[in-house]
Amino acid sequence: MPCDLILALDVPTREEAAPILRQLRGELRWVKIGLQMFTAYGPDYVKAVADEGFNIFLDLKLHDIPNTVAKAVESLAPLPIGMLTLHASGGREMMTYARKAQLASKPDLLLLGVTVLTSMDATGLCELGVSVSPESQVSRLGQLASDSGLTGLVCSPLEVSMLRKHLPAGIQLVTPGIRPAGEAGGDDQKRIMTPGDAARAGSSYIVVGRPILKAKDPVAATRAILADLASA
Ligand SMILES: O=C(O)c1cc(=O)[nH]c(=O)n1[C@@H]1O[C@H](COP(=O)(O)O)[C@@H](O)[C@H]1O
Repeated sequence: MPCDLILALDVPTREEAAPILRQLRGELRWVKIGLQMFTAYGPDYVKAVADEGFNIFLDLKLHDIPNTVAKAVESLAPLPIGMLTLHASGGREMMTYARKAQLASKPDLLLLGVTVLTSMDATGLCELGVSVSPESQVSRLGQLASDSGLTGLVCSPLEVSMLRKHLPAGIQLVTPGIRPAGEAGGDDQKRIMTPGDAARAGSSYIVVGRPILKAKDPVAATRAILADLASA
C-alpha cells in the first residue's frame, strides 16, 4: 500500500493558512485541522478548507466519558471530514460507544485511536505511572482500540512494523513524528523517523506540520517529502 502525506495545518490564523493552502493545492490531498484552527474558527473553517478541494482529517483527540464522546462524534458527522481522532487511553467503553456512533452517523469516516503521543518518551510515560516502554504501551492501546472496533490508529512510525505483526491487515496506521533527514531534534517530537523510513515501515499516512510550514519554500519541502515517500 502506498503511503500518503497529510499536512498538519498548525498555524494561528486563516490568513496565514490561505497562501499555504493555495500553494499546496494539487500537491497533496489531505489537510489536518487540529485544535489550533478548530478552536479559532470552528466547523465553518472545516467546510471552507474542504471546499478548496482537500480531504479533511479533523484532529480533536476526543477523550471524555463514553456518552459525551459518542455525542461529539454524532455532532461532527455532518462535517465533510474523512478522519477523526480520539484518545485510545479513554478506554474500551469510550471507543466502543464512539465507533457505534460513527457507524450510525458517518460509516465512511475513519475513526483513529491515538495511542501514545509522539512527544512522549519512556520518562514522560513513567511520570504518568506507566512503567512500560512506549512500544509496549502502543501495543496495548493499539490492541484495545482494534478490539473496540476501530480500524485506524495514530502512533509513531517506530511502532508501525510491530503493530503490523499483531493487528488486522487492513488497519490504517497514521504516523506523525516525521522529520526529514537532518531536521531531527530541537523540538517536542521524541519518537521520530524520516518520511521514507516511515513509509518503508508500513505507515498508511504520514502527518507533517513544521517541516513544511516552517520551510523557506513549503512547496519544495512538500515535493521533497513526496519524493522520499515515492522512493520507499
Ligand atoms: O494526532 C495527531 O495528529 C498527533 C499525534 C501524535 O502522537 N503526535 C503528533 O504530533 N500529532 C499531530 O501531528 C502534527 C505533527 O506536527 P509537526 O511535529 O509540526 O510535524 C501535530 O499537528 C500534532 O498535533
